[in-house]
Amino acid sequence: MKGLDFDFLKITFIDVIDILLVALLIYYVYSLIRNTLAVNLILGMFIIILCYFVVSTLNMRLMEAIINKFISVGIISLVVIFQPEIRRFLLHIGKSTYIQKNRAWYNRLFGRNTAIQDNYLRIKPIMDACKSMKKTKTGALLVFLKFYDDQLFANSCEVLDAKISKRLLESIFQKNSPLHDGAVVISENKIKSASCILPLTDNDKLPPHFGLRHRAGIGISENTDAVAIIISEETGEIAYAKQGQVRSNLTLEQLEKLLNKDY
Ligand SMILES: Nc1ncnc2c1ncn2[C@@H]1O[C@H](COP(=O)(O)OP(=O)(O)OP(=O)(O)O)[C@@H](O)[C@H]1O
Repeated sequence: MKGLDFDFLKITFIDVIDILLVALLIYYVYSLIRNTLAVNLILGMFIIILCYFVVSTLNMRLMEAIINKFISVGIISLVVIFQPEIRRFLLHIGKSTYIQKNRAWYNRLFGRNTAIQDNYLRIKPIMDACKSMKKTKTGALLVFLKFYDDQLFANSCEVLDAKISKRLLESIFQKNSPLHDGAVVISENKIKSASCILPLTDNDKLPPHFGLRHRAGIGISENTDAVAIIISEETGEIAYAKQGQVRSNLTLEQLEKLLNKDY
């Protein structure tokens, strides 16, 4: 009996390194775009490419020509559409020395338990502040961004770059605080800025009791990867906006779960 011939499959040491590097790159890109709108864009692209293969296999020449044209223009539009992601990707490579310094990468790869513990500690002051502001019916709007873009908030915010703490969050949203109007932006484990003016949603299907605070929280989640916590001044209810969708009247446990997932 003839043995299996693996002659065609010659894998060298360099091939193994090559495959590992590609796997690392895919993982890195995935972790950058996970839970972001870019995932939907990539899914859309994938569907178009799938359609292209179907129509070209079935020899549907007109459809094939249309999709072909669309794809060739699409390559240029991809650079425009993914400009923030490409920018982030390059920024992250540049920040690698910082990443090495705080050893977060090590925890990510080898210390799942430590990472869960870290996340709990990260979220705790935010949860404590929300609990207290819910109780005292202090109106608040907190926006969470994976990657902070200075340009996005340059003109409409008070830059803080401060450590997240329950008392700081509470004092910002105190009625008498000069910073209480507008949103607080939290990113990269810091309170980046306060008193931010956000774009309002023009969704006309929202409940009538949603005023400007809710509309601003939903608005920022529509066009960016941000998620927002909105605490109502009237009722103390907590709402959570993500990708233009809002969940209202959340319990603290539900909020903690959502934050754990998205922040
Ligand atoms: N574009 C905006 N960006 C950020 N915050 C905003 C914006 N517009 C209004 N706000 C905030 O919303 C507050 C007014 O909230 P409003 O009473 O209209 O909201 P609401 O959604 O009804 O919430 P609440 O239940 O607290 O009344 C303002 O004091 C300001 O802090």
